[in-house]
Amino acid sequence: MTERMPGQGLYAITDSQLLPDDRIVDAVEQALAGGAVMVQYRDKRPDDELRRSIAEQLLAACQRWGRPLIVNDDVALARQIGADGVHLGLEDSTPEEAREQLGPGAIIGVTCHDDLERAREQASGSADYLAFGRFFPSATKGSAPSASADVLGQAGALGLPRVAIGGITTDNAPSLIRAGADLIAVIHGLFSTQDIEATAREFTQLFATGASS
Ligand SMILES: Cc1ncc(COP(=O)(O)OP(=O)(O)O)c(N)n1
Ligand SMILES: Cc1ncsc1CCOP(=O)(O)O
Ligand SMILES: [Mg+2]
Repeated sequence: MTERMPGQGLYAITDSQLLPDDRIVDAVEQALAGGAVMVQYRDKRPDDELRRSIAEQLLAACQRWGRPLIVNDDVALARQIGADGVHLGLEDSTPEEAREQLGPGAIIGVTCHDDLERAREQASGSADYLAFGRFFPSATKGSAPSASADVLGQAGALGLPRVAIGGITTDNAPSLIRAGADLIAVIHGLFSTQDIEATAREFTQLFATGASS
């Protein structure tokens, strides 16, 4: 396993429709080269063997860059490959089950949408980061409940890293960073761009400049 949770930066999330299997590792390498601090393997397809093979390749890429690989939804896959952690939504395993399976060193992220009460409960449980959103219309998951940027500031008192997700681009990310997001989680706004490395670098620089523009 790589080190624990990064403090701030770009959280790159893969998408099997956007990134064909023969391009996904290269695309993630580009994101890492541009400064992505954490990667999530998100793949809803039912082929366990294929998903395991891709996840192993992504883990190797993340290890080359010393960055954590998080597996979406699938605690068993995270455990099988020795990933750094798992991301869980309301319909997935509980963070407590994941902690039991993955151990004390694993990074466990939870979806909170716009729900500060859920965030408070999760912060006193097994979560290592709290994810809020979607903040903008999302090409990947338009059906995700929407959230207002205020929730990021309100969640600051909970003491865990706050992840913002949903329709984020280099243009709209600064408002979320100013509102308190520690990590910006992006699919389309990163992996559908012509130059993934340059886009990742732009996201990364927003943190260095305090998103002042
Ligand atoms: C960083 C991050 N935040 C939120 C999600 C969404 O998780 P979930 O609500 O379980 O939805 P799916 O991604 O499983 O469709 C996420 N994956 N990552
Ligand atoms: C998985 C998920 N959960 C809330 S929005 C979203 C999709 C994020 O993808 P994009 O960055 O393309 O909007
Ligand atoms: Mg999920």
